[in-house]
Amino acid sequence: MANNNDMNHREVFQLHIGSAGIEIGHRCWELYCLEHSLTADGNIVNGTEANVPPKCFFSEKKNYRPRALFIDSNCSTMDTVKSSKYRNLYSNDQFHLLANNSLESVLDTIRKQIEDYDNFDGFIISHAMNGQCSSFTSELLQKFASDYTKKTIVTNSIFGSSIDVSSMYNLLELAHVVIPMENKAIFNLCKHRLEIANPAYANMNRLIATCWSNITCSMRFKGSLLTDLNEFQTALIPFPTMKIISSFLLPLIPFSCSTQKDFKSPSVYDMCVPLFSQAHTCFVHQSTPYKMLLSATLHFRGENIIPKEIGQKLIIAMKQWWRFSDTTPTGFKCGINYCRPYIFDDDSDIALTDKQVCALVNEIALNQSSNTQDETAEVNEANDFLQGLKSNYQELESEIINANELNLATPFK
Ligand SMILES: Nc1nc2c(ncn2[C@@H]2O[C@H](COP(=O)(O)OP(=O)(O)OP(=O)(O)O)[C@@H](O)[C@H]2O)c(=O)[nH]1
Repeated sequence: MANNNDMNHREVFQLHIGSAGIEIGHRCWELYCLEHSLTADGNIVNGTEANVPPKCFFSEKKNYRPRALFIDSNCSTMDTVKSSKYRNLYSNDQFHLLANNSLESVLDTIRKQIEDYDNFDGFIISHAMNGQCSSFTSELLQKFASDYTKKTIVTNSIFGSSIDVSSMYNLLELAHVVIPMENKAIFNLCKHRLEIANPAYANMNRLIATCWSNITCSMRFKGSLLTDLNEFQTALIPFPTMKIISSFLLPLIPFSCSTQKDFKSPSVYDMCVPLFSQAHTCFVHQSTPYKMLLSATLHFRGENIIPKEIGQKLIIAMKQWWRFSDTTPTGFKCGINYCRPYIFDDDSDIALTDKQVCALVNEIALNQSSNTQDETAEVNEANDFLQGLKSNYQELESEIINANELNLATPFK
């Protein structure tokens, strides 16, 4: 099991682009404030002075400020954030309205924001794949590739109903780790697991933010595994092109259950079982019940997690459902963070439990289908790249099947 006693002091800059990126980003910061005992205007809640918010995500001036920039082509979503309870958490220069020649001015703003960073680690970018800002995001990524060659770029990419081949190509070429979340999958998790009758973006964004709170937990609290952005690559990416990571969050228990008198948080094993037996991914891109994996991390979080609970029984269940390739150098990692889970103060959809697990998984099934009619040279090149990537994943799939002598017609017990 990985172990890292040092807190991460490497600054991460977060970009929230377009309506989806901004809404999700804002929700994430709301949760981070709760977790780090910060008031809505970025001051430390009285009596919690010992909990200094982590340097990697917050800068300290008069108050603590998120290291973040919100970018959009119109002001409506940014105005919602600016008029919310959290309006004083951000300063005006953290909002950027795109206009003509905006790319250079955005790059300038980013440069100014990060110029005094001691140990800049890289970017986390939350954005939708099919919004009006997607071509801007592509151009920005291209600039990052030349201006920030040594920095890690991790994306939280929201997928709608269709995928633009060129943006996908660009994303895969330029980002180091892509964590896609499909709106349809998130909607289904809200509806069927959290029992929300008509999930709205607000519900979906809270779930996405909770997932990101877990993904980044060990960057912000002393913990093991995924303690800085670079570790996402080393723990999860076996080959440079294979960087699409599925995310899972458990337990997904409706909030109403936690108000019942006999409510008890599930054990580590019970919490993990749905990972193997049900569709819990935030990114649905395969129909097979088998998981063929290149790498996986199980990221546990909670004050009372006993390492030996993550023991043999769990590993056996996991091996039964998830197959790993012997020849890929990544495999399976497991880490514990002893920070308890948090839920949103208002309108939580999810029950507060004493532990959570977030799985990040690099799977072999890749289904980048696109319905584009456009046949420009650029799109053809992008299509060729995606086809190449698909066959790389397929080759590894057959390798894993052969290595495990799997018969796909045999159902698991
Ligand atoms: N999960 C989630 N998805 C959203 C949200 N808002 C929009 N989307 C999805 O994001 C995609 C559009 O991206 P946006 O970020 O809204 O696009 P934009 O670049 O701001 O462009 P416009 O909103 O058209 O100005 C669509 O697939 C929407 O379904 C949100 O708050 N949460």
